[in-house]
Amino acid sequence: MTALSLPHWILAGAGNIGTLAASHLIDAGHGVTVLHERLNRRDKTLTFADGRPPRQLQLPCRPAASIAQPIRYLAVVCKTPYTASAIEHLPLAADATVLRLQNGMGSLDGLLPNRSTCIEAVTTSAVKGSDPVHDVVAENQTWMGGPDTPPGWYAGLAAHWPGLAWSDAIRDRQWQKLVANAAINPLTAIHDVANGRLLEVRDLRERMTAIVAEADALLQRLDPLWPGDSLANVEAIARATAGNTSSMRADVQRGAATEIDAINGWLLDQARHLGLAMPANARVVAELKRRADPQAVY
Ligand SMILES: NC(=O)C1=CN([C@@H]2O[C@H](COP(=O)(O)OP(=O)(O)OC[C@H]3O[C@@H](n4cnc5c(N)ncnc54)[C@H](OP(=O)(O)O)[C@@H]3O)[C@@H](O)[C@H]2O)C=CC1
Ligand SMILES: CC(C)(CO)C(=O)C(=O)O
Repeated sequence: MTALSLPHWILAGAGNIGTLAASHLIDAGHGVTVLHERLNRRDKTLTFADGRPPRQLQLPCRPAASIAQPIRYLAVVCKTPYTASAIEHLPLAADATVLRLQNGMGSLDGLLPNRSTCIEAVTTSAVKGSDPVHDVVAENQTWMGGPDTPPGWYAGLAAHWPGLAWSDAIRDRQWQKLVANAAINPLTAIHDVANGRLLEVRDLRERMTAIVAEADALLQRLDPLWPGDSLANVEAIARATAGNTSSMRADVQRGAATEIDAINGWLLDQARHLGLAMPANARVVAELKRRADPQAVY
């Protein structure tokens, strides 16, 4: 593939992970324009805990309404509650390629043209901070997948994106991350504790175990080949990130919308269709929403 035919991405979400993704796309020769209603340009700094020197980026921006040409490449890297408002009025080409790099499931359901191709990305990297400085705490593995074969530009991108791999089982990667997020994120947010406390406090550990067991039972109903033994992996993640503030706890602390609907909410939607009860998951959704809005009735 020649440089001239490399994608130019419209990026919905130049925050922590979106800015890191933009830097790798640009290094691989892709174009990146950020969706922004007011700014013409976003000046960003990425810092790296692994010793790489800081990286300055100047990302051009455009408001959605100014884009007249059909968008052929869209990268969705905003938090899930903002997905619909970010992309619903965009002129997406009928055969657009959409790269979704978000936690949770289902945020693009019903929003994409039928003939579009969705590439799902799952990352175990961690980026913190806030505009304009984004701190890459750890750049670990990132998997992309969805289509049967990687697109022509993928190999060139992988050469510039540390830890990027193509996965023929991206849904399993998503589900593994989903179960961990379903157990760790709401409990740490509701109780305002670091991830490791879920292993130390008996009641929290029991609730984490129950959430994981329900999620595994549901996922096994959706796919009988799902191994259904996620607890060890979830505990390992809680241990490896023991001192960390989960993303949902951070969202609650700063009064921002959480991704609960795309995580436990997605699980509960699937369960409802199957007539399955998931009381431990329903409980954290209700408690989390009550914490965010104490007046609301759920
Ligand atoms: N950060 C991390 O380490 C990881 C994050 N993820 C997932 O990646 C996704 C993104 O997370 P993260 O980068 O941390 O989030 P951030 O909050 O850092 O960034 C989100 C970005 O989306 C932008 N945005 C919000 N609404 C819109 C909109 N309507 N149109 C265009 N842009 C919009 C925000 O703009 P503005 O700057 O103007 O507010 C912000 O730049 C989430 O699903 C998260 O769970 C997954 C693994 C790790
Ligand atoms: C793995 C975990 C729970 C790490 O904190 C995470 O992905 C998050 O906080 O969203």
